[in-house]
Amino acid sequence: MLLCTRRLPQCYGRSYSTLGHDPAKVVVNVPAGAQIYRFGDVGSNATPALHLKKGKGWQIREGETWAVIGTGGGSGKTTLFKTLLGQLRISPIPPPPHGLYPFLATRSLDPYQFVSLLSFAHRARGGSEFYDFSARYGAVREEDRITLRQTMKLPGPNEPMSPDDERELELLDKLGLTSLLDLPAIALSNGQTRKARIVKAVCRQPRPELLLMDEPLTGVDASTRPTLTSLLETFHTRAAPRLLLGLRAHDPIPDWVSHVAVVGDGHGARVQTGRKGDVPVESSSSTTVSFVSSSSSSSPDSNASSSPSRKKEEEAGEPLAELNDVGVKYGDRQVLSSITWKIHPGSRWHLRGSNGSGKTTLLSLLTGDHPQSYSLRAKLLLFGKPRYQTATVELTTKVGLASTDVFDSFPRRSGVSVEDVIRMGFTGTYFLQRRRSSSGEDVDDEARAKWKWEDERLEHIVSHLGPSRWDLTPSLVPATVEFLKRDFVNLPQSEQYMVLLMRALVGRPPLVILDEVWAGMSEGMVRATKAYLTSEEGLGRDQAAVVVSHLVEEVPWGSEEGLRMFSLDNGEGKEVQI
Ligand SMILES: Nc1ncnc2c1ncn2[C@@H]1O[C@H](COP(=O)(O)OP(=O)(O)OP(=O)(O)O)[C@@H](O)[C@H]1O
Repeated sequence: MLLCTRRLPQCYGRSYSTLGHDPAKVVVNVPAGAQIYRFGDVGSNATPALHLKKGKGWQIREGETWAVIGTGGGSGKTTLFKTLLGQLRISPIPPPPHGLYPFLATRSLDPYQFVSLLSFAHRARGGSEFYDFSARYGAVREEDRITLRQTMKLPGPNEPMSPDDERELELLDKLGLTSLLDLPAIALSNGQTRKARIVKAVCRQPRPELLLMDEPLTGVDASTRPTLTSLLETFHTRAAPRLLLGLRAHDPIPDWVSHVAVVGDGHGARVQTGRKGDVPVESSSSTTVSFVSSSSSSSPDSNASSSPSRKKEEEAGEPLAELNDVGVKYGDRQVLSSITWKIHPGSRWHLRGSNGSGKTTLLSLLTGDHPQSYSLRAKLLLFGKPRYQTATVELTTKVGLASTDVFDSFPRRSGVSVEDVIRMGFTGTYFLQRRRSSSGEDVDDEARAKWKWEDERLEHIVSHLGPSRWDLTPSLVPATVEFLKRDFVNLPQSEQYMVLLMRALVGRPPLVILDEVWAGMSEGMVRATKAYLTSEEGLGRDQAAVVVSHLVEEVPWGSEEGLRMFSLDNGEGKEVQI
């Protein structure tokens, strides 16, 4: 047990001054020059997963506020968090008797119980099988019926409440979740779920003494961000619980963060620690952190013209999707009302709205996933036809979808390669339809031409959105062939997001829907995606795109490129001027 916090008899009598200060005031103590290894990686040839600078240690002291910033795809940040959870080996070991967590050791508290991680990384819902996320659009399964109140272990409305329950309810109220307490937890939107999980993590009993919180603000709407940020600050200053935040290189660092640990990516990456402002926060390619302006076409690949006639061009084609006075209701809960919207070929839409305003529900009508899309008949036309007249596979082929829901529910099976996952995009399915004959003998010309096109598209998409475009340090860029062979399940989360984006785009579908795909990506990946989507070869004039993001900077286009905005407010939607 490396965390080494219990006082060992042989350590008794050793002075607390081994660290040069009161150990009760040291939260984390990683020894100077520490190297971090995966268990099993031993011997002189083993490469550390991470390392500190020679002669430099990492101490977090009581009263300081730290953020761990991942500058690559984010796998370095995850590795550092895992290290703090005791899942990797630190060499040399944090010195006994106080070990990695002196503040816990002086109170004989077990770090396995009092240090925890709140991460929004993929949590398998259906194991290696596809979990049908459309279950949350109404027909909730019996096993999913558990309410938010039950998940939070809160008493019923007329039952007595403890002070802890009251605190929890107060936090839920501040984050606008009280009215959702008696809904099935699965019905909550992504942002609502995130907020509920944050409240649950800080109110858990026994309360953690140190909570590692990875990217708590991602996916949270702009209007709740200040409330959530100030709540996080209050938790930390009251040590209820102390927080260690995980951020991406391009996330804004809250004012109250005093120190940063900047982690690179890949095996052997360096951890640089110090006061905020003293440690440069740079992506692996050493470029400074900057977004390509949403209204600029400065990406090298960009051919997108700022032609004023662009809007006219769009209106020329028949709408790909058409909603006329559409409403969606669950029981007496009206989630969407009177939505009228036409999406034409070539149009670029930013769909925006606060958490729970109905964005995902609206998109599920466009994809035909929503059960109520069948009964809308002529009020919802997809590619000119009502939903019930269209085969599902026709829609999954014509609508390229990448979203948090797809990410969360995508089956993770070993043996399914990156190439397999991207190729699934040709039909938008979750399994790969193997080609009938690899020799090509009993195959007609049409099928052969289709295969050729698919192979070319695969190559095209990987060369434009693959690792060579992510601003990785050159030594970390795998060869394309090797990347395509990798098991999808073993990729870091940010790379899985990229592969699912490639799956959505590979078939050149007429309608592309990207719902918060940037949330899980590194800065280099966001940049590559923007460069590609703003280029003519990335997204053609015959294709339409709808993107959802809480950050305007993440939207690839500006009004000059014909971007239009559809805004949802409490289920009511309309086009607004940018
Ligand atoms: N089965 C259901 N029963 C009742 N309400 C539901 C159900 N499913 C969804 N809702 C509610 O519908 C609203 C819209 O959810 P939706 O997921 O569309 O929001 P969103 O705009 O995508 O939010 P976010 O930005 O957090 O992803 C939410 O308030 C949600 O709680």
